[in-house]
Amino acid sequence: MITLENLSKSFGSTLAVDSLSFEVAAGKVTGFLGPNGAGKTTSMRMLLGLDAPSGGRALINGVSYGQLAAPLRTVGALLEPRTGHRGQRADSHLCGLARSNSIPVSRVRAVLEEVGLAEAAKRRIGTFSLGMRQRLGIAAALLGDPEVLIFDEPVNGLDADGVAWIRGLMRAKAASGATVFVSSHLMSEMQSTADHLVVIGRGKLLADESMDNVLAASAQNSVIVASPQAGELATALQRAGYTVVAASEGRLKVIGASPEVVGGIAHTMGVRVNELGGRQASLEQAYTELTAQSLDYVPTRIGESS
Ligand SMILES: Nc1ncnc2c1ncn2[C@@H]1O[C@H](COP(=O)(O)OP(=O)(O)OP(=O)(O)O)[C@@H](O)[C@H]1O
Repeated sequence: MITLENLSKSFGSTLAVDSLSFEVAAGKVTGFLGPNGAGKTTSMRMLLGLDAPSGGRALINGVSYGQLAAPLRTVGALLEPRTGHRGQRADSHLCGLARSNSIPVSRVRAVLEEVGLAEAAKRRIGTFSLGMRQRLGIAAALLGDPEVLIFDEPVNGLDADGVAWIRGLMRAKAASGATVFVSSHLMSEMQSTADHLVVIGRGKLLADESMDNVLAASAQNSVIVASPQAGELATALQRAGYTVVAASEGRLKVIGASPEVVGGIAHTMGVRVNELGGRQASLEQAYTELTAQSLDYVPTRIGESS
């Protein structure tokens, strides 16, 4: 489990992370979303002991990274695609990491196979493609068979196969009980990967909700309804406060409503309904609404109200 307690970070006069508090539960993939400069990488770096908090605490299984007895056995992270020296062979790089973290060297072969790099084990890292380097970074993260995984933009620059592979890996790790915390700007990918979302903007928490709740809260959810008395129904729906627009083939699109509400109003009026169906907003739409106030990020200056 990951816990942030009033976590803050300032760089000079820039408040990058502003009193963030949330928990990331085990057994789920939790997506970490926010516009550029929102503070995602900085938060992850503090979790991994790479940046010191200006205030608050970042904990993994209840302790700070520095207090973990065997860090790689508890948490595996992918923060940058670069890993190891260009002239080093992939297996030597991982063997070095294993030895310095008291991890059996037999794990090297296992993780190279798990990430699909077994045949490239003896190749120099400098000859790897971006996708292979990303897989090697993930192999390093998996080396200690950790129960917590932290991935910052793991699908950046990957082709469709690589993206699908990382999605499958994260889903499988969460299904086997791991805590998986992943940032991404690719909303459609996140929608098919994450169970839960933490959304931040300008260093502050905007949402900490299940994927289902985030999607259900979108004002872009709508209902398509067909009725021989469409005009009458539209007037009643507008009176009830809904926006009604014309959809294809004489249907109505009722924005922000549920099928139950539209069906209920039609029933009360005694209006016949031939078709009634909900259209769920995409994560892209829900996310855009959530972060509308946080775009065009201008760092908060300490002492200013945001
Ligand atoms: N080492 C640093 N020195 C000064 N400012 C920094 C440093 N690291 C981050 N920042 C600033 O802190 C803010 C948050 O940056 P961060 O990289 O954490 O955001 P992010 O959400 O990961 O953004 P992106 O989606 O673009 O990767 C930005 O204003 C950034 O410029």
